[in-house]
Amino acid sequence: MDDLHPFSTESKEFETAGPEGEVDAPQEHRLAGLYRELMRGIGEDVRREGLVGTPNRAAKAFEFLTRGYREDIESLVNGAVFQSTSQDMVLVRNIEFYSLCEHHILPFFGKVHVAYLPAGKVIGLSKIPRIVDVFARRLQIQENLTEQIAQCIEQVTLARGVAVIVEARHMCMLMRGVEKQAASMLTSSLRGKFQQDESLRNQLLRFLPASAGES
Ligand SMILES: Nc1nc2c(ncn2[C@@H]2O[C@H](COP(=O)(O)OP(=O)(O)OP(=O)(O)O)[C@@H](O)[C@H]2O)c(=O)[nH]1
Ligand SMILES: [Zn+2]
Repeated sequence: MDDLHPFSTESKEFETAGPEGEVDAPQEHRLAGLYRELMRGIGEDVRREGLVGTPNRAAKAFEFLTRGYREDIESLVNGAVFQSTSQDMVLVRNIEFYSLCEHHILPFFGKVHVAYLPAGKVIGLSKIPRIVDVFARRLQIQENLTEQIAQCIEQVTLARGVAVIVEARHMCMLMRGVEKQAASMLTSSLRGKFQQDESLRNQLLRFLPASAGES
């Protein structure tokens, strides 16, 4: 049998029986053919048993890892911004994230700490990790991820100040390239009061886990 065309949908594994028992055309993910071509490119036999389902599986995984492109902040926040008289710092620490570096399409992952100073409104707690994921689940660099999270929290809460700290390890530095296993990267984005007020920054530092920078 000839090799399957990269965009072919001929894999038996994805055939499904319809209501009257007829066999539907197999439903492959729109990116599956590209993965098949990639595997051929490294000299793999894309028809061998272990790999038959891989292009579709990998395509679905990649779609999941990049789902941030298809998410919308407004519907994700879903109006969960509540009136509050609280003026003091709110800090959500240790939000784990997984992203893909835009240079190598390899994972980088770690923790995000988000602080803000409410100005009459607080955001639903779960919405902060959701916002982190919208920007993490894309091709990214850590600096832009940090900045985008801070900007979004500021826009949604209209807070007097926002601080976002990201500590992460990059697989492109661990498993290839310079191969530095212990190196991690710390990035920050300080907005409003966090930029202006040193005592507030010091307070934030005291609240952050001692491990900051050692994800
Ligand atoms: N600033 C920043 N750099 C990143 C990030 N992720 C990956 N990089 C870097 O992007 C750079 C790409 O450099 P290139 O020289 O074009 O690519 P390369 O030859 O694969 O580089 P090496 O990783 O040094 O082997 C590397 O220095 C990576 O470490 C990130 O989130 N932020
Ligand atoms: Zn990289």
